Amino acid sequence: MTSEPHSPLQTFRLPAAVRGTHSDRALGRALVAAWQSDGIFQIRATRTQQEAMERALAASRAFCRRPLNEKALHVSDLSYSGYVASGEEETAGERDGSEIFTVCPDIPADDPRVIDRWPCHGPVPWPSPNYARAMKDYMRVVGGIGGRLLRLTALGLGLDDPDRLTRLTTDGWHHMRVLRFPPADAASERGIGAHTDYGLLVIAAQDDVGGLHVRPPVPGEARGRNWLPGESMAGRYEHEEPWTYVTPVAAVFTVFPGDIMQFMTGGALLSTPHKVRLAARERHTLAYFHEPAFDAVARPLDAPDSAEYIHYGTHFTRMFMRCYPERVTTARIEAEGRLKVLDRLREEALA
Ligand SMILES: O=C(O)CCC(=O)C(=O)O
Ligand SMILES: [Fe+2]
Repeated sequence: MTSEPHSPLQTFRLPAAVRGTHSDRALGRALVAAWQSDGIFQIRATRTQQEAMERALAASRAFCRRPLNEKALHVSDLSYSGYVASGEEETAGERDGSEIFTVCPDIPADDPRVIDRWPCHGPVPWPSPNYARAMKDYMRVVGGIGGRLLRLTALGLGLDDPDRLTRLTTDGWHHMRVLRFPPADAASERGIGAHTDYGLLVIAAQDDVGGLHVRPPVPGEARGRNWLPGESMAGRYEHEEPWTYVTPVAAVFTVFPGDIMQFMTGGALLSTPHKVRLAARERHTLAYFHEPAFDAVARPLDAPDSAEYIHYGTHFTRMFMRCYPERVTTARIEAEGRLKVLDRLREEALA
């Protein structure tokens, strides 16, 4: 474990495997403490991880340079994977400037779940084989970080079973947003409005431009339960301090908890609100989300028999329908009554 005094954020090195040793437990406690004070920490990237990150960013830059009409072809009405033009996404009803390619699990059209009309399930409309390879490689590499971080988190929270969290992530619904932010102009500096992300962990990489801000835990501040319809965190505290600027640092990942972590820990770890402001130059980032399985049910760690739960696939589907009210994917879920399929999946998962 290293903590670099000169960096504004705490930075850690991950062991190659997490076995539950004394030093794993100490590292886990340090990670939990960093989230509780700062809402975020950095993980030092290995050479291999750094190379995968560079290849993914290069593939994204090449794709983003293609004409809009070509990029816009890479959309699916089965899955939220694919291209999102600048201005298409909404956070709290306001349009974001980000241009995005979303990569959700790549599920072949003949998979039984696709045939049975599970919402959000389908193939990724990849722009090219090279792009697909770069993103899949990167997600595999970052997924390995996610698995180790979840074991360390379980140890850091003092749980006896280091696999208490990873048990939810077998066949995890890990996904990624590959983002480009245009330079700010006179009309707008809005990259993405304040929000929290939905799952267990957000593992992000950014180029050298900067623009990300996170909200650290604030003693006494009410934080919504983003998974409940009346408590959306979208837009919350957008214009109220404190926000911490995440200075770009080469060869690191920044990591913070998502909604499921807040729910499971009863708020001991808060889902970190964050927002992006546009900079003078265009900016490229990779936001990877380490998630429970689509049909997993999360319950509070200290009350596993509680009546309170989150069915992950329901939360994911609701959040994406909220961000993309006009997308073909949303229209098809509604037109085909696919939310009823989700109701059935949830009942089966709870049974
Ligand atoms: O670009 C970033 O640094 C963060 C992007 C983000 O918050 C998201 O994609 O959910
Ligand atoms: Fe985010």
